[in-house]
Amino acid sequence: MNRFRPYYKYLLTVRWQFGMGVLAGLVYAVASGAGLPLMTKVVFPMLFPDHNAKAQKWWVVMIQEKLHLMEIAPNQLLIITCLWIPVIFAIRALAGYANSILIQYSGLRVVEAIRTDLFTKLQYLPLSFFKKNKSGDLLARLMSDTEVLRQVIVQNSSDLIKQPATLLSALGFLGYLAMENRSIFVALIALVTVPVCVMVIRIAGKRLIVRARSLQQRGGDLTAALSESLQSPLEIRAYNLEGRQVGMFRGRVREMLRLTMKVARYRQAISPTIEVVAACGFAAALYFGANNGMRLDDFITLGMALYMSYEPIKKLGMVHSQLKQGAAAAERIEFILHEPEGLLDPVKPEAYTPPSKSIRFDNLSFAYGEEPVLKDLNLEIPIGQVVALVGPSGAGKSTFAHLIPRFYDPQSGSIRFDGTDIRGFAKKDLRNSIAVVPQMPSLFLGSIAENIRIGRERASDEEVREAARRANAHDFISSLPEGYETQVGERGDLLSGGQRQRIAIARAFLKDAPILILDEATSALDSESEGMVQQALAALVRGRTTFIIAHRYSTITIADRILVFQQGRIVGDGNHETLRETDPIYQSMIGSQFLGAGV
Ligand SMILES: Nc1ncnc2c1ncn2[C@@H]1O[C@H](COP(=O)(O)OP(=O)(O)OP(=O)(O)O)[C@@H](O)[C@H]1O
Repeated sequence: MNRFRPYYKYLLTVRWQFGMGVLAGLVYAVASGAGLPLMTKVVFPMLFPDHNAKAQKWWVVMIQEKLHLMEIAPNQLLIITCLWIPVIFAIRALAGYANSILIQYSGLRVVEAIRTDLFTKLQYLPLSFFKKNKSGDLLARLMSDTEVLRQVIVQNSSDLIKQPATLLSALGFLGYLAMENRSIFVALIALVTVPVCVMVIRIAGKRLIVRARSLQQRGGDLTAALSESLQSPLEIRAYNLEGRQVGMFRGRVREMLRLTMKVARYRQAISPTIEVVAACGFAAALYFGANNGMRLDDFITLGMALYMSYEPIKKLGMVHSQLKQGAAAAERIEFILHEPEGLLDPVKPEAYTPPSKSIRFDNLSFAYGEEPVLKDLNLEIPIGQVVALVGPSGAGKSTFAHLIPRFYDPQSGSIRFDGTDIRGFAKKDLRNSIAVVPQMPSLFLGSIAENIRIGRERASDEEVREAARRANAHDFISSLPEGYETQVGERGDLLSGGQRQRIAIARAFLKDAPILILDEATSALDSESEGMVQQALAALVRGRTTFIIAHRYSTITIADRILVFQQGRIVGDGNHETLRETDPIYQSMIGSQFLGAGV
């Protein structure tokens, strides 16, 4: 249980329900572990009194005398005595029900809180985390592993409190019986089997966690494979990969089945093993009890109390095995929960105002791993300048642009807005003043209007339309049957690349941020769409400090300044005309594939 200690804090929000659930479990336990055996001890001798006066229990005689004094007729006594049975069972049933429901509710609230924490954590983790980890694997951790936790809680909620408490109360009752009847020896014989049972549980549990870990891991791989398949339908068809994908999937499913059966074999072995061990203990108790002249009614009571101890041990064995599986899921969840956040905000952020003079890059170096990607860059960009970043693939253009909104922090050097290091500002303030139009803009589930409104949540319908107009998107949106209310698919696949880009540009118009980062699409758009995008971009950059990762010649023409990147360094800096005249690298670049065939 210590394994789950970090999660106890989640119980605080449901402490009342949990507390009541525990209480109900205790009532159930006392009713089962002591109430039922006590029932056989009290009810049976009353119903079937021993006519041999000597053998009559002293308290049966006493109760009978008292009832006689109270003038209760024998058939009334019979009714009262018989009622004991349904009353005890009713108390037990009600308490058991309340316990299961309340503990299950508390457990589910805990899983809900863990899921939300996980999701929240994922929203704040740095971009590098998502580059390092496959989205399918993260999805599996978020959904499947929390689902395993949920199932563990649902399936065990009714046993988690009730069974240990029943065991304790039955053991307590056994102790009392042993003392009263001096049959301690008989009870002890039966109880030696308890440690054997516990041993069985522990051994099975240890083997189980190893298998459960691999099972969960393979489950993650399976989800990753699934999401990969769903994300790449085009490549799968284009390269005839259908058979390969199906084969891979079949292999993974088979492996899951193999591991699931391994887990099941260990888990299902626990209960029968405990039953056999318990039966041996019971038989031994029977043998010694009979040999020592134990009476039938005493033995029934003892038998009932023994049964009430073995039953919880058996159930606890199952609970233990499930908790092991839960622990394996918890490990995978903690991989995300314990990931350091990185890119923290300063304790006392500087008051933010967008830069009014310049953005300066001082001795800036950056590496994702060992290999430096940007090397000691020094430059100053006056506010309002439109800067195109050009250079071969992998030269470091995107990385450079991504340092400005602090998607990453440099290892050395700094970026300064009017002299202030941007790490001194709160990330939220900084990012509020930067609009980013990525190469492949993501559209969120929802309508086109909602997707544009991401730029500014409170924008009116008219402002959304105006932004779309400026982005050259209004006409195509209006021509759709449902216009701005058209629902876009998960990745916006219902829209063409150029249309998606224009929606992203409309978002940026709406955001109206003074700094702009544009990553131009490398893929070719049809010429009409391309013209529209170019026009929209030209309008968008006006009056904003802009960094465009440019892949097209036409884009360079709207830039005031061009930075030529090569292997993490800036090897050319100037306007188009000057560079074309003086910079051989730039000259070879505009003649080559990098900027398309627009020269
Ligand atoms: N998340 C990452 N982890 C490790 N290395 C990375 C990561 N992102 C980029 N790189 C590496 O950093 C270098 C620069 O990449 P970057 O994306 O900045 O280049 P780029 O000039 O924008 O290229 P492109 O025009 O193809 O987008 C490349 O060698 C790339 O492999």
